[in-house]
Amino acid sequence: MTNLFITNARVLGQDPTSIAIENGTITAVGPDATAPAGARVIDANGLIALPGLVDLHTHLREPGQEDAETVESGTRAAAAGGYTCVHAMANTNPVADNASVVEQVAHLGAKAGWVEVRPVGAVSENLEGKHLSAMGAMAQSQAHVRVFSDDGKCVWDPVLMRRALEYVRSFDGVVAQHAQDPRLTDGAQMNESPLSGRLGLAGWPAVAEESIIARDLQLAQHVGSRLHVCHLSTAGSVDLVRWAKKRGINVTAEVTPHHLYFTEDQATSYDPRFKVNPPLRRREDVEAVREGLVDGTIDIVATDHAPHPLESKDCEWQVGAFGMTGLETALSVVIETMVTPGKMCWADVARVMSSAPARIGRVAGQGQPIEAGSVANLTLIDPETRRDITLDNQVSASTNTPWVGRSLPGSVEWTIYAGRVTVAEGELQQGDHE
Ligand SMILES: NC(=O)N[C@@H](CC(=O)O)C(=O)O
Ligand SMILES: [Zn+2]
Ligand SMILES: [Zn+2]
Repeated sequence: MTNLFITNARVLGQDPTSIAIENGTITAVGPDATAPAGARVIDANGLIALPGLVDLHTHLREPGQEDAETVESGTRAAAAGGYTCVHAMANTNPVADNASVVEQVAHLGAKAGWVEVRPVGAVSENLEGKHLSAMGAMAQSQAHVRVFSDDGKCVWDPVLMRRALEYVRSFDGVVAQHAQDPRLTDGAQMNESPLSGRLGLAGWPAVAEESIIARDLQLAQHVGSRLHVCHLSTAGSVDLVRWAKKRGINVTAEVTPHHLYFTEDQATSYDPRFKVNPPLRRREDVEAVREGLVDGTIDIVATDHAPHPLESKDCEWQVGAFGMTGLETALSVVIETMVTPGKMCWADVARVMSSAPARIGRVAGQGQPIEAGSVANLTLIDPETRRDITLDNQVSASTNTPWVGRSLPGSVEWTIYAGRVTVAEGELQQGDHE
């Protein structure tokens, strides 16, 4: 591995400085730092340095749906988006509900070498919501699973949810809940509102999300466990989590870039690219999740990168699949919605997209501060450049991005994963990281 010397980098937006990296570790940060022996020099003039981004919620689709994404293609997209670690959701085929599947996913991630892949383990066998999965075996496996989720499906049975919460305590794990009451959302197609009535699409009421979150908060308090709320999307959900944190309940929450940006109005196009679970909500909800992210009620931004093959999206709204890709645009959306309007600074971005997700997932060596002694996981971004999102500049194997045809601020110029350059001057470095 080549030593690196980064000059003129604005660490978290501060004054330009130098960063020395030796054998994959940051050894010095400051204007007086000197180049390590044989170092490749990276001139970061005009670039902001952030810790490598960490996604707590990525669908990599392997095993089973390799036409939509593979561990290789999804992690390549992650590196392009400035990530150095992703958590791979368990709703694969076969489901990641046992040690051998999570070890396989972790192995594929290590082989690809683009980012650290942390597999998420299913809560229930085959995501059926009936029997607990082999949680302990996954936690103790080589994949060191700490995040458990039936994402895509809600752990609806309160007894099963209670048992899962109790179980993860013994290995400091967390249950990440996809909060969706299945009965209240039977056949649902978009947010329930006057608009869903007008469009003739079956409504998905906010209460379907909020009632599950309320129950889970009470359960987490009752058993004293760690709960994480996936892709929270309504003002009421923000209120519930705010209330729970005040009471000292051990809860964390995430919001997606798309819920920070889009409203339900996108459904008027009937373009299934905007069909997602949970659905895009009202303007008031978008305002509330932004506010929740600013005041710390919402801990992190997670992509919920959900690639789907063309045939699942190139169709009528009613039959289209739920989900949108997000790894390549997440940081830009956070800049657009939070940094540019002055609601967040770069240190906040580092917190919600790197250090906090690493802490929730209990990932050592990720999300560390940019200082001597930390693992060299970094992303260098040009905050000014705007880029046009088009169908042919997608790195993911799928193209179901809602940002196509739009322009977003910020470009990832360099990504450095454990001291290896995965993106250089905006280009993916095929092979260099191996
Ligand atoms: N978000 C989505 O709309 N879809 C996800 C599942 C999920 O995150 O619930 C998927 O796996 O496609
Ligand atoms: Zn989900
Ligand atoms: Zn998901």
